[in-house]
Amino acid sequence: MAVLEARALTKIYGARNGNVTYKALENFDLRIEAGEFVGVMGPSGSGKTTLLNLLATIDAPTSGSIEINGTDPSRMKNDKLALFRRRQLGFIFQDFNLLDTLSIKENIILPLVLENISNPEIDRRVNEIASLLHINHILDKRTYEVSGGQQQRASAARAMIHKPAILLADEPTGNLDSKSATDLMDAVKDLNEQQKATLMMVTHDPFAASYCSRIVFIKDGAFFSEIRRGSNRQVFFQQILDAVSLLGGNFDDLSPARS
Ligand SMILES: Nc1ncnc2c1ncn2[C@@H]1O[C@H](COP(=O)(O)OP(=O)(O)OP(=O)(O)O)[C@@H](O)[C@H]1O
Repeated sequence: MAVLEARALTKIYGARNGNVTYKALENFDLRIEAGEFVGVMGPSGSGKTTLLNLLATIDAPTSGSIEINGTDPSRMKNDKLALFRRRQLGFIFQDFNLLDTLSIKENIILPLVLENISNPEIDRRVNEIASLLHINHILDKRTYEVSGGQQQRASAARAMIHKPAILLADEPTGNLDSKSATDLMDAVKDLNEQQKATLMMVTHDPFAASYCSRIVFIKDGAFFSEIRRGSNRQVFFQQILDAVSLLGGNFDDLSPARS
């Protein structure tokens, strides 16, 4: 079953109010099945953020359509769209985006508090996800008392606790050292395999990408190629490096030493 289906997505910036227009995405198709972990890679300026913003319903396509769990969010009015985004989507950002006035637990449960879920059920879910992500011992701490890696695992917990249709991650390892990046990707892999989370991750990092089940490469706003992972992550890592060098362009943060 497709959780996300984007058809012929095109995004032209500046089309409405300026003479100068820029086609950041052209006729881009993407289908993500339930339980998949899809990576999106491409050189700087290739349209990855544009694609993510469209799928996240933060921006609207110039043409083309998106369906998430069978619903087209572009047809929704603002209030319904905000609710749709809150319930159906989970987000992990490069810079964690946790609120530093709240504890780690309070951050994680935010999506549930907004939904009026009972306290025992909230506790059950937070304990379940915190043990999966190995952050039980820091639940009462503030964000500034824990490491960047722990903060990012907390933001993964917050992104998943309401069981969204799809979790969208934007460069989640971008601000992490290699040990924390490994811990995060192991945790995300557990979310994918044990909680059957469906994920899409934009990344420049071939190491992080090697955890995906499939990688879609994008160039100049268009689909370029796709590779699928076999059973061996190390082999997939090498295939990713080969695909990246074939793609050309400017890739930040290539880190072949980590595999
Ligand atoms: N709001 C905007 N108005 C005009 N052009 C834009 C806008 N946002 C992005 N662009 C252009 O669209 C193209 C794609 O940008 P996008 O940010 O999607 O690329 P990216 O692949 O995410 O790049 P990076 O890896 O550097 O973040 C770029 O040429 C960019 O300059």
